[in-house]
Amino acid sequence: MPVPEPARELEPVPGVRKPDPLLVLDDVTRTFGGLVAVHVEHLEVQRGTITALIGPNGAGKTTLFNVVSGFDRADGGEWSFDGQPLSGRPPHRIARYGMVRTFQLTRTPARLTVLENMLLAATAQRGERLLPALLRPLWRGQEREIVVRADELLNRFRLTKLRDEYAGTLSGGQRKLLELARALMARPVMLLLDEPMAGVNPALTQSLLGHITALRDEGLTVCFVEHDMDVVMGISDWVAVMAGGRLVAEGPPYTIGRNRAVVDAYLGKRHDEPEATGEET
Ligand SMILES: Nc1ncnc2c1ncn2[C@@H]1O[C@H](COP(=O)(O)OP(=O)(O)OP(=O)(O)O)[C@@H](O)[C@H]1O
Repeated sequence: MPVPEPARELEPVPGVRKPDPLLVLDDVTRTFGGLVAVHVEHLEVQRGTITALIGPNGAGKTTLFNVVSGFDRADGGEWSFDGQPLSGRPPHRIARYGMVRTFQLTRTPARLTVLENMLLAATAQRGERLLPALLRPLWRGQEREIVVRADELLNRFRLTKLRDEYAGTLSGGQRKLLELARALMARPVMLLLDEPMAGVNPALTQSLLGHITALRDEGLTVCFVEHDMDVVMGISDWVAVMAGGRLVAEGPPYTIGRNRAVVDAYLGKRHDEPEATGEET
């Protein structure tokens, strides 16, 4: 896959300024008791790219997603989306600005059908309560548009035949597809995907990868957390690396594996060696 031009020209150092950043983080901090789970001094996500967020277990990746998407509070710092300050806003407001996230463990209620899950996503992203929205007649006005949108997405993700099945009967991979389809109900500008391929069989992983790159090609910005380096190398335009809550490296995928800070983050830094600088060796 071609690396977008800007990625080739950027210096691969943590916090590097991007030519057209969509999401910008400054000093974003989250602590739990005495533990600094996240302290990202500066991070920009370039519009229209797929950015992988990688790092060892406990690096703070999910916590960062939680904070930025409004599902958890920050202890400090600011972040903006397309120039709009988002700090302190609730998830449905953030979704309305165009940034939608998915979760490591899918949040598809098992006792709702696939279609109902889609409708629920639309209402949740608008900040509405579920029951009144679902019980209202669906054949009028806005609701009808939502059903049309849901059916288009189910078709795109090859889930149409499961439309009226309970979500609880879906395989893990099908639930991941449904989660992605649900995230798209709000016509987002940016997706934050937390381990979208985890626990998915190889065939469905390929399908998910195809969907994610297609979304990027249509103009969406995607940031995803992933542990599988083949996946990261295969679809990312840019890779950001966290360790101990901090951003320790970023760069195009082909430079990341050779980056000293990344190797230290994954293998554990030897104390007899000088501090990693984030520069390539
Ligand atoms: N609600 C919480 N209460 C206390 N500590 C937490 C909480 N959530 C996360 N942490 C801690 O914050 C740190 C970062 O966790 P986080 O889940 O963000 O890491 P991660 O990089 O997503 O890890 P993984 O790759 O294993 O999902 C860890 O030390 C974790 O134990």
